[in-house]
Amino acid sequence: MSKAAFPAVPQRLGLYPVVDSVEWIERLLGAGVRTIQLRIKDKLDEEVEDDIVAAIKLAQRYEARLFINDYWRLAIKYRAYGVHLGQEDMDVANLDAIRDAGLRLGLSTHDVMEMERARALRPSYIALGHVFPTNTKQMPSAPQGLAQLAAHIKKLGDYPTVAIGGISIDRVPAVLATGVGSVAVVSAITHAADWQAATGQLLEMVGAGDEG
Ligand SMILES: Cc1ncc(COP(=O)(O)OP(=O)(O)O)c(N)n1
Ligand SMILES: Cc1ncsc1CCOP(=O)(O)O
Ligand SMILES: [Mg+2]
Repeated sequence: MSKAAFPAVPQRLGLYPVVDSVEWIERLLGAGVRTIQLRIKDKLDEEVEDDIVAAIKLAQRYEARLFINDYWRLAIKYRAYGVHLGQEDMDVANLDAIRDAGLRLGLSTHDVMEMERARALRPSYIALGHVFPTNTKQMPSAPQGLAQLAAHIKKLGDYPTVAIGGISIDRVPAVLATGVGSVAVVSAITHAADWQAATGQLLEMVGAGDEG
């Protein structure tokens, strides 16, 4: 018998900021964001534990969907809404433990092969990237571009999807036109001259995600 799928998320997760501190989580939840990721890189579990606990508490207070990037054990321990994992993480993380704990799972993909590999695991959402060149993360592959993003979305039907990578405010309308359910951004918010204005504009364009 096949394993149960990971718990469902709303088909449209809406604006999805990816940030590296509890301060950003607090600011953005206060600004109306309802899907968010804590992405702290290359630290030991004990170095990030307090931040993860604080972020989860904030998300609970705001009834928001908080995904923890990478630190899946801590996400399980403190009952985060979900975990986001990359292709390499998939091979080493205990996906059964994540599913058995009832956490949602998002997976990164960069091409058709990775998308099909991810889909076979029946995660809660599939992230597709990087769509455009990005300065935030060094990427080993080329940007997928809008045409490929649109083709992936079409293939995935009504599966919850997230687009990420180089998405500036001016590119959002074209990204949304592909039918993607969520737009993940880092620098469009954290490097904006006025993050509140940028967040407000992005929420207006993308929405905060469906309820449920
Ligand atoms: C929504 C979303 N999509 C993709 C990524 C990238 O995750 P990953 O491949 O694990 O790389 P790192 O973020 O860990 O460097 C993401 N974080 N969020
Ligand atoms: C974490 C990550 N994974 C793929 S692209 C990316 C960074 C996206 O950042 P930005 O929105 O600043 O391009
Ligand atoms: Mg990761």
